[in-house]
Amino acid sequence: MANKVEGFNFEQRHGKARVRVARVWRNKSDNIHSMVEWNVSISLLSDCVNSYIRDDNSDIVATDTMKNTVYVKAKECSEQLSAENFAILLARHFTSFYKQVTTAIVKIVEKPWERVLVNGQPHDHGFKLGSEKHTAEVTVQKSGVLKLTSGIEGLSVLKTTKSGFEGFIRDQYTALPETRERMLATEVTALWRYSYESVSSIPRNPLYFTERYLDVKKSLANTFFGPPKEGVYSASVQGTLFQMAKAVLNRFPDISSIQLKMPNIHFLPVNISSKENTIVKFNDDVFLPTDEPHGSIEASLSRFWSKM
Ligand SMILES: O=c1[nH]c(=O)c2[nH]c(=O)[nH]c2[nH]1
Repeated sequence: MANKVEGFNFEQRHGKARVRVARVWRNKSDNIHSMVEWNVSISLLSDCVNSYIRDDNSDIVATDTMKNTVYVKAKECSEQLSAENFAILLARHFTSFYKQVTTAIVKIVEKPWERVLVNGQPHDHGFKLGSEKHTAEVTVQKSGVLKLTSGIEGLSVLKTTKSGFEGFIRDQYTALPETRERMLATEVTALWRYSYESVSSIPRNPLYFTERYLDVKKSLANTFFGPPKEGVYSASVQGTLFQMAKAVLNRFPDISSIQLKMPNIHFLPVNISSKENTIVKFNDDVFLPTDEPHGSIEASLSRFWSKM
């Protein structure tokens, strides 16, 4: 929210961050439970400049009220829905309920609770924590104009072969040997934008974006790994990142752009020798796993004419 104030440009927003909520749905007919755990952050662009400059709070939606609204709306959701749909529902509430609010930005990080298998059978009410997280962020304007992005955080993947790095610049600072055989490991952060531009145009199925998330994740992982037996050769993290981004845009017509961050997490060859003899000679078998330093490789790919 931008204003001219006392001869300055002034921009402000306020909200509540990290509101944690879990919602359980109990299916009456078969007694199978579903659940989600969400961490919700809300930010409102609203006309409340007087609170900043005149000690007049009469236009403020209290952030405590925003927090309560998360629980009220979670209670009202009698059917399971995606994090995206819950974010849109909240954002629409704030922009339609309060005349002062022109735009609402809602971000949700979903904790990866997954139904457990016991003796190979899906448990009716048992869940365990997975690893990577589903994120959703929506910006909704009073008019209904919408910007929707979803993402994955912390998708750790590794392959023990079918990766190399050759032909890079060599100069007096270069020590890295060229190789066609190395480990490749990364922790993928992905962020993609959907092409829906108004709240009225999003798909009706309340779990549509949950299914899309799972399909995008599968598409990213399958492209990273290649087929189960032969795999696929990676000439660089850069090349693999591009293939992964392209697979998503080629497969999902309602995704208009995708950003990928893929740190190159190094597994260093172990060679140990004393003055007299070799103690451990590296033969693509023993590695030193590292966290830092790591390569940092990121890129975004979008369709022509799309917004990021
Ligand atoms: O896939 C890679 N990309 C790089 O840019 C790079 N740089 C480096 O030292 N190793 C690698 N590997």
